[in-house]
Amino acid sequence: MSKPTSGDFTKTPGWLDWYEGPAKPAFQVPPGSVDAHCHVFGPGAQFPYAPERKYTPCDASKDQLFALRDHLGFARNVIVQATCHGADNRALVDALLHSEGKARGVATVRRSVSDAELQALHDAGVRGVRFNFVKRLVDFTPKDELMEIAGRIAKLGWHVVIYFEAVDLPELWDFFTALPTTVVVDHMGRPDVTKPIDGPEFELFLRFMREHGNVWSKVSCPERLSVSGPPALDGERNAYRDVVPFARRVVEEFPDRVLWGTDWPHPNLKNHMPDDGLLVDFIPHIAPTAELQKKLLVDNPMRLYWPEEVK
Ligand SMILES: O=C(O)c1cc(C(=O)O)oc(=O)c1
Repeated sequence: MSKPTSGDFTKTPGWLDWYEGPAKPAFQVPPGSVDAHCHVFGPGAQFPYAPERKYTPCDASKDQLFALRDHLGFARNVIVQATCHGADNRALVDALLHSEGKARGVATVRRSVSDAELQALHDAGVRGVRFNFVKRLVDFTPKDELMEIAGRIAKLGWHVVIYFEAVDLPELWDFFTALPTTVVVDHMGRPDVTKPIDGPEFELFLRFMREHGNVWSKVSCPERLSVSGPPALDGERNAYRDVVPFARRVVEEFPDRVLWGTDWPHPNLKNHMPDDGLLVDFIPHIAPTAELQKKLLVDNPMRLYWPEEVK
């Protein structure tokens, strides 16, 4: 893979580029596995970053993503629109169209999107929209606008992906539980893993899933959530131990509503960039049986993103 650039853009100071030359995972993912959370960035020279973005990344192209997919042993990707592209989904659509059917997408749209534009996104392989509530990443969008979008995309059979911090769940609860579609939570709702797993904050998240059968969770991003480490670097195959009990609890309690993704190219990490090969070795720690692994990596993402292939 070639060295990351950013076109004519200047990367955010302190930006960490994705890891070059990842290890071969020791854990072999089951055939047909889906990396259900990853992004493309630009390249900026071809697909400029959005004026309203909160960070400027290094480029991370579709070809680099597809090379990583093959290297890690995955069969497919779900590419999630990154906030640095705002509601300009061109880089995402370009990646989907060049994936030979091996990628589906989650877009970001505004209220002004036309039905024809939604249909074009659908034809390219988009199956969801992302609503982001993380304040360092996006400006506030009124909830009535989001609910209107949710109502429109529900008719296409799409779902809503939500990204928020654990402390904000109480305030967002009524909105989330009123959404008319399947709802997929990014990165387990970002629990504070220094708090007890059976404390009120994580319990609220579990209750959110328990009481609402339409809510799914990505058990991804231990590299963001971990405080103790050790990082997935230098051959470490037992990384981010403080995140394991949280993710494993979600996988074991809701085995049919969990997804896993690399989160490549890992935007906004501050203290290290994981080796994606070693990150894959996190999976058997949170999904310890072959049955749980197949649901997490194959059955669940296929049901959500390629339902026409699941009978
Ligand atoms: O925590 C983050 O910084 C982050 C950012 C984005 C994005 O900018 O889209 O996506 C993610 O999944 C995570």
